[in-house]
Amino acid sequence: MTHKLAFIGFGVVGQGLAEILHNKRQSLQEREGFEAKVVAISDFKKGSLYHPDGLDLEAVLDAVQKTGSLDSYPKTEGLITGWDSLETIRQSNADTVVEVSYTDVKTGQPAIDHCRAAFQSGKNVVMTNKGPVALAYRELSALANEHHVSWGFEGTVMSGTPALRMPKLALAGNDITEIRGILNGTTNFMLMRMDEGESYESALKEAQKLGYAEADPTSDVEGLDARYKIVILAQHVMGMPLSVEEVECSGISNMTPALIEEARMEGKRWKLIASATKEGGRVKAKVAAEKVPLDDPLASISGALNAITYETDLLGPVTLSGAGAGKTETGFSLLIDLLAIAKAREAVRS
Ligand SMILES: NC(=O)C1=CN([C@@H]2O[C@H](COP(=O)(O)OP(=O)(O)OC[C@H]3O[C@@H](n4cnc5c(N)ncnc54)[C@H](OP(=O)(O)O)[C@@H]3O)[C@@H](O)[C@H]2O)C=CC1
Ligand SMILES: N[C@@H](CC=O)C(=O)O
Repeated sequence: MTHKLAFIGFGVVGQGLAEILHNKRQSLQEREGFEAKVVAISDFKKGSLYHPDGLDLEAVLDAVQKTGSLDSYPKTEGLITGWDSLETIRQSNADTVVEVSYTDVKTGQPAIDHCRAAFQSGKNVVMTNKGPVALAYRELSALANEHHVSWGFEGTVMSGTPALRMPKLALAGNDITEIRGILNGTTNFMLMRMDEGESYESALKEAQKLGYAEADPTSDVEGLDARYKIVILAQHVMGMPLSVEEVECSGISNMTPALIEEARMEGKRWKLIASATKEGGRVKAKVAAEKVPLDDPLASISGALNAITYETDLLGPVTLSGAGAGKTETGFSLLIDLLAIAKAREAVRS
């Protein structure tokens, strides 16, 4: 059975997934029995395409990577252009919406409305946009259930590293009492570069060039992105209500070479740490830069890598580390969600 996909947003991550689907088409079909067809793409500035029989992914990627726009995509019979995000979600024949537009750290919009429209039209959503999960988790989970569709968001925390699936599936049965980790790739990369002597500004520019940073990197450097992620973990992994406003938050925008040197003299390294701890039936959560001793496993997590430790009652501390950002790494997170949906659908059919 072929899975029909509609992309909302076609930046770094959207193109990352499109490249994986194109480059691994045969092996996904042979090894996983998974076949996907991209029927629609709707992007703010790059334009939009819809063909009910599917788009030619090679031509799509060629157009966008050579010209920065979808306008030069061949105008084949039946092709519709110009649909905005909501028209694409409601009117296309996609089974699943791939929501990879900007994360808005104030309102979560328009992505929350994208999810509502998709679920109400009977479409699954897979997304890396953190806004809807951090701000509307309960409402959207209930709406997806009501419409018997799936909602995947593995890539909202630690890109393709299974920071959500691993505790939900492999640690099921444990009480997770504390979560602590490095959850933002951009700032971890910047702190590494600053430790090597680079300036704050040039380290940020490099992280942006590598596709790690948010469209507005204030979210990364002020800790807002990590704050969204710890809220997602508290709600989805710990099963505890936690709002963004309840998380005390600061970032690395005041980091200076003098502070970096001070940590070095103490045998420590700065890391932006996010944590959530269960205390008396509630969760206390925080995001802040900390000086971590060099013998702490988190001190050796470098570049855009992330790491997370789950304190469990049955197994003790369990630590997972891996990519926290990046085009292919985050594109892969969407693939895991799509494969899970495909497998669940197969299970229902058989
Ligand atoms: N990059 C990474 O490593 C990771 C990113 N994420 C999340 O994934 C999402 C995508 O990230 P990334 O690809 O890097 O971001 P980009 O900024 O590269 O891409 C986002 C794309 O979405 C488009 N867009 C924004 N709003 C709309 C809208 N309302 N309708 C249609 N298109 C829209 C933008 O259009 P245009 O620019 O043309 O205006 C842009 O092309 C973000 O929410 C981010 O937080 C999560 C994990 C890791
Ligand atoms: N900007 C984010 C991207 C992934 O969520 C980060 O740097 O971690």
